[in-house]
Amino acid sequence: MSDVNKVMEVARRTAPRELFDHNLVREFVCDGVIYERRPARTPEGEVVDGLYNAWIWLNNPRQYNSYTTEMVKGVIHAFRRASNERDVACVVFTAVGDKAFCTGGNTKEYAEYYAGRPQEYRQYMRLFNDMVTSILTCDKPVINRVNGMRIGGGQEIGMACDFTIAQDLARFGQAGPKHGSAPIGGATDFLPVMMTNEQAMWAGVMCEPFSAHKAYRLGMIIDLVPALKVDGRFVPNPLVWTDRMVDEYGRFVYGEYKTGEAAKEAKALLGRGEVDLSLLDQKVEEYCGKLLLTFPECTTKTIEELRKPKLEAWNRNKEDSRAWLALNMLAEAKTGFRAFNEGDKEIGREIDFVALRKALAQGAAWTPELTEALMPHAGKQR
Ligand SMILES: CC(C)(COP(=O)(O)OP(=O)(O)OC[C@H]1O[C@@H](n2cnc3c(N)ncnc32)[C@H](O)[C@@H]1OP(=O)(O)O)[C@@H](O)C(=O)NCCC(=O)NCCSC(=O)C1=CCCCC1=O
Repeated sequence: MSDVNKVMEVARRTAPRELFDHNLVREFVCDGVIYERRPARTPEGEVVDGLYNAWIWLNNPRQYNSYTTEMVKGVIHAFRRASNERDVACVVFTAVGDKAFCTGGNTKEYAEYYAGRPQEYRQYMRLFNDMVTSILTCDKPVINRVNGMRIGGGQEIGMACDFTIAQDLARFGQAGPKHGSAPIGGATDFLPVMMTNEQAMWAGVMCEPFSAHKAYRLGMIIDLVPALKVDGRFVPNPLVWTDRMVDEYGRFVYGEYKTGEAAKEAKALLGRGEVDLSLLDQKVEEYCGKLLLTFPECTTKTIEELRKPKLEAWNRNKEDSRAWLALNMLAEAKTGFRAFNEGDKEIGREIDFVALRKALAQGAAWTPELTEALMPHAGKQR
């Protein structure tokens, strides 16, 4: 072991009298994003005096931790702060509660403010792009602690992180083409880097949610832990197959959702249990502890290099994506996000895709009447 006192004595003698502040703004206050400095720990769990990990929390659980415009600003500031704080070793990006890490952009804002206002959405997309870039260029390793579902833009900011550790009830997936958007806030750049192109194609287009175990099987997350406690014992997510890799025909079943009787039984078990994220926290601390025991600059350089496939794709496309998404607020996004916002479980939250395709096949124009007629509540008494 080194002589810690001697090391600190060198630090005292060589450190400048006053350290410069490299932040653009001293403090940014936003209720929707919490910045927490948690004492760093060794892999054995011992607290390390004077070193921290920055835990950045999305705090909008009522709306599944979707990010509002203010929250996007908050995330950018938080990542810049974590980069600049000299005593911060790792960043943990997570969210409040056990339902959702993040389900993307706030559909209420999208439907009630941005719909029909491409110039406003263009400005929003500058912030969104900066948020993704702030994660991909963070000077510290970033762990995404997936406390619950990671959907749409939530999946995009999650995939921008360097590592993902999930509680195994979490669902992953895109939302775009079902809700009037294209998943070009990072998903089309990152998915093909993190799984095969064929799987990325299906995930990006179809928006079918997939399980944490499937994400683990595909190699897009580094670890997962059980979160369901039944009769005091942790059990793996009962909704998916975890005890075998393939079915009798050799097709993958590990991580696929159960159907029929098996699904019914699984739901009953789920109903008897309670969600406990203590193993998730333990696992995240363990990974932070391992990362602590490395040379900081060598680790940063390694991460910067390994981020390049994601970052290069992102940089190549992000400005075009911004322009396209802004104009799309005049047509499909305006309609799709309004449908989600104005619909509900009973009448549905998606438009009638067949009716739209039939109308477009006849050369219909995107008039306000077309949008109204496509709403799930159109023609229904409210
Ligand atoms: C599939 C869902 C994520 C979860 O479905 P379910 O479990 O059935 O829960 P819900 O009843 O739908 O939701 C619970 C309440 O949370 C509200 N909620 C959920 N997501 C959002 C959101 N993103 N914004 C605002 N509020 C949200 C929901 O309304 C419910 O509250 P209520 O009061 O109504 O009971 C499902 O919720 C879902 O599909 N959510 C929307 C996902 C989505 O479309 N996200 C936006 C994708 S687009 C995006 O993120 C983009 C990023 C940048 C680039 C451009 C872009 O499009």
